[in-house]
Amino acid sequence: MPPLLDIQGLSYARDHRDLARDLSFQLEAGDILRVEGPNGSGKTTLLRILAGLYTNYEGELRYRGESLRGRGRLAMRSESHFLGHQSALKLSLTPLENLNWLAALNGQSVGLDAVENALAKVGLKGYEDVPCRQLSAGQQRRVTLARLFLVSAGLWLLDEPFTALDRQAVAELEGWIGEFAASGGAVVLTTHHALGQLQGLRSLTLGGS
Ligand SMILES: Nc1ncnc2c1ncn2[C@@H]1O[C@H](COP(=O)(O)OP(=O)(O)OP(=O)(O)O)[C@@H](O)[C@H]1O
Repeated sequence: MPPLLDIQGLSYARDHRDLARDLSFQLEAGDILRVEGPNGSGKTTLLRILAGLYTNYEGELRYRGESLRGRGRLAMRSESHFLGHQSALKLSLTPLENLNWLAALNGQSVGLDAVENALAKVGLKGYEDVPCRQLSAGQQRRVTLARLFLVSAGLWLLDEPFTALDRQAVAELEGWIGEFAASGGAVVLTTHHALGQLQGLRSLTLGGS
């Protein structure tokens, strides 16, 4: 069986600045890869490459053995969640409407119960119908995180997922990441936050530090 993600000889630059040269790594079910590095070292860019959102790179990237420049990209996008640095929420919509809208964007149809359960899981019971612009930054982040529980996926690509979360939510999210990996999911995340002991955790450092 080919690895879930197989990255060979990945190089990419921005504004004529090399960010990564000849990077190779593999990701299997159960793995958690933490991408580290200073500001501007290319962590978000790497996640966007893996998510198929940025294609200006060199190297051979495969998802389940299929090139990310071809069929692998489609398979990967339908079997993964990418949570970007910046929230994809529409602030005029409620959490419920946002989650329905985001699921529909990905061609997924979800029931009301599933949306309510996902919001309850991230601590937003009672806030389902409040316009997102009236929610705090951490609550908005939680709405975004609820997507992880709305539609199941095999791979989570999380860019700075701990931003704006309070201590309890940080601990919960660490727990969810650990549980997801233990149940056979794979995670790539960027964070400046020190992670606790998680089974399957390893690090990739960008920026030569
Ligand atoms: N849309 C863009 N157009 C041009 N250059 C960009 C763009 N986005 C990022 N860059 C540049 O690419 C480099 C890497 O940015 P990236 O966001 O990947 O870094 P990062 O490691 O995630 O940083 P941070 O820790 O600050 O989030 C930076 O020098 C940045 O200026």
